[in-house]
Amino acid sequence: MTPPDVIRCAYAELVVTDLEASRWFYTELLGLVVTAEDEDALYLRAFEEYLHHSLVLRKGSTPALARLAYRVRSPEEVDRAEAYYRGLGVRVERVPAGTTRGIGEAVRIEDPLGFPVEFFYDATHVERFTQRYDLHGAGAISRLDHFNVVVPDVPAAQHYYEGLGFKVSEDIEDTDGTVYAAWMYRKSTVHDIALTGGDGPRLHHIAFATHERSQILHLCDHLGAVRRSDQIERGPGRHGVSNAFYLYLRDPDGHRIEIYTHDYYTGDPDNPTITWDVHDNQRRDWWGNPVVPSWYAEASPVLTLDGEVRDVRERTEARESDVTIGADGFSYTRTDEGERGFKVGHQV
Ligand SMILES: O=S(=O)(O)c1ccc(O)c(O)c1
Ligand SMILES: [Fe+2]
Repeated sequence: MTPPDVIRCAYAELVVTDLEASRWFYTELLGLVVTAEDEDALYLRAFEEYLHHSLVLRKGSTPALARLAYRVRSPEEVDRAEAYYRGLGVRVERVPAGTTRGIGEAVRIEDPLGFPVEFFYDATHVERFTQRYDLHGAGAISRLDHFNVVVPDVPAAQHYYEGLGFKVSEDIEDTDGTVYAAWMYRKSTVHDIALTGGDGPRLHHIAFATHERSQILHLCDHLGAVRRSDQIERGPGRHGVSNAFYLYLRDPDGHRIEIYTHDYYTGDPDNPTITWDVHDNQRRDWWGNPVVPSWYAEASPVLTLDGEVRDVRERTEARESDVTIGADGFSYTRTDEGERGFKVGHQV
C-alpha cells in the first residue's frame, strides 16, 4: 500500500480543564491569535499561519492529547490515507468537513503506536498576520514547528514513520545500539515528529517556532513580570540536537510547550543523519546544562478516538535519565580525556 503524502505537522488538539486559564497562557503570554471560539473550544494560530488553526484547546475533565494532525498534499491523499490505514488494520474513521471547525474532510486513526492522528487537506484560509507588527508582541510566535511523542520502542516507531516517508535528521544512541530518541521530518527542517523513549504512548510536547532568540527571552521576562516563572520548566538554552535555541513551558494543565528557533535546513535528498552518544553532555543542551528530571519523566496522556485515556506501555530498554545522570560515570564533554565525569553541579 502507498502511504499518504504528508506535507508537515499541522495542528494538535489538547484537552484542558480550565479554558480561561489556558486562554491566558496561549493568547496573553504566548500571543497566539484566536481564529474562532465556541462554548468549549478555542481555535488558535500563530502569526505566519493562514490555515484556520494549529492548536485547538478543548475543555474537558482530564488533561490529554486528543489529536495530532498532519496536512497531506491533496484531497486524493486523504483517500490514500484511508486506504493505507485500513490496509494496516488499525482503527480508521472518515469524518466530514467541519467535524473540527475550519478543517475539511479528514481521516482519523489510532496509529500503530497508539496515538490519535488525523490526516486532512482542505482547511479554511484566514488572514496571515506575518507583517501585522501592530499585533505581534515582543515574544511573537511564527508557526507550529513539531510534535514530540513518548514511545516505549524508538526503533519500532522510527520504522513506522519511515514507512510514511519521514527521514531521520538526528538521533541519540548508546554504544550497545540502544536508541533513546530520534527526530524525523517531512518538511525541510529538523523534525515534524520527535520520538522520545519512555512509557507511552504519551505526548511529550508541542513546539512553536519564533524567528529570534530575543522573542524567547522576552517570554521568560514576561513570565517573571507576572510572577509565573514556575511555568518555565527547562531553558532557555541552545540544543545540541537540532542546534535550536529553546525554552520549555508547562501550561496550566501541565502540557509541555516548547518555543524553538533556528534549527537548520534538511531538504536535500542526501541530508546526513547526525547520531549523538547518549553520554555526550552537550547533546540536549549545547552548553552542557543538565536536563531537569521532570523533562524526562512527565508527559500528557493520549485519548482513543472514543475520547478514553489510553493506557501506556512501559519502556523495557534503558532509560536515558538513568544512563546519563545515573552512576555510569561515562558522561563527557571532551571525548579525548580519560577521566569522564559529570559536569560540576550535576543535579539528582
Ligand atoms: O534536548 S534535545 O537537544 O535533544 C532537543 C532537540 C530538539 C527538540 O525539538 C527537542 O525538544 C529537544
Ligand atoms: Fe522539541
